[in-house]
Amino acid sequence: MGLLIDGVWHDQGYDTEAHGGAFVRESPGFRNWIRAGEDEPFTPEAGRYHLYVSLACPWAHRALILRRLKGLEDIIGVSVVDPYMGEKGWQFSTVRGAVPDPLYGLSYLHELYQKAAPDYTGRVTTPTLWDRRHETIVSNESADIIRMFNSVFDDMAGQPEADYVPAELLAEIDRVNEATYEPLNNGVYKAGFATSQAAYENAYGEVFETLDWLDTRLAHQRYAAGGRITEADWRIFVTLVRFDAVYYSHFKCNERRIADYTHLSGYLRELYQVPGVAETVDMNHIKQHYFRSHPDINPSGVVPLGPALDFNAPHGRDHLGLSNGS
Ligand SMILES: N[C@@H](CCC(=O)N[C@@H](CS)C(=O)NCC(=O)O)C(=O)O
Repeated sequence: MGLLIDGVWHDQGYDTEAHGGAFVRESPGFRNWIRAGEDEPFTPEAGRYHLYVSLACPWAHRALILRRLKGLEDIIGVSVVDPYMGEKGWQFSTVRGAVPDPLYGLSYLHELYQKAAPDYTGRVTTPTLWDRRHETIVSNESADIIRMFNSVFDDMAGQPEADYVPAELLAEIDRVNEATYEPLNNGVYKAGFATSQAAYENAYGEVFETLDWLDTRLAHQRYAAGGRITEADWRIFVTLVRFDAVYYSHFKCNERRIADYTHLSGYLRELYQVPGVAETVDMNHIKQHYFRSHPDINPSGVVPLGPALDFNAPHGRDHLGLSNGS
């Protein structure tokens, strides 16, 4: 694990000591937007953009799901890094499920950042969306990437009618995103990477408050923002699907498993069973990454075999019904 400082790689972990033992996520370095228009630097074009992901990474997983559900596979290429993140950060390899870099044959993802900005300072993260035309990074912020994927390629997408940010639900989606990003999506990391008891307990409390809130909400409402699947669900899904296998043990979020929640567990299964989604979930990459890449947390690097999970079991949520347009 490390980062680039003035374009030079430094093997350096997260500086939790600067924040009283708490993990603080850094802002992404690239936040451009793809838009149609003559003067726009990044316009929607088939084959122009390439997505670098880790199948282990929940943030990258969001982008893979939106790419799949919008039918963008032929329009946006994908490379998949090795699940192990070592001293030089994310690396390319030919292990099962990995897809090497087709553009430059790179060994490490940080080399791509050096190409985009030779003096870049910051972390090297997935997902990273690359522009082949200008040979630079469009964005390394998954929240922006999935908003773009939802609509900017609609003229050429295989599923342009699928809309995960419908205008009438936008405010509610943003509200749910806000209520889940920091305490849940990021909260599990804050619990796992905490180096003080207080920081851990604080993050742990927020994780389970948020899961309890969601479980109550999902007792009467089919999806997070209403009666149809939206972006808010996919952002929650990527955390839930990793929870029992990784966050419960590795990140010490062990008050309850998702399997112990009546409504959340069915909700997780229903989302998993949406056509195309199961193919984006690679439990082997997920476990290999977390249990081997954080020697501070799991020094032996031994990867647990369990738990046995069956996301294909009946979800039991049909009685809640759907709203139009889902
Ligand atoms: N804000 C970013 C966060 C991405 C992120 O932190 N990805 C992790 C993998 S799950 C990563 O690449 N970490 C490498 C590092 O921090 O050095 C996003 O949502 O796109």
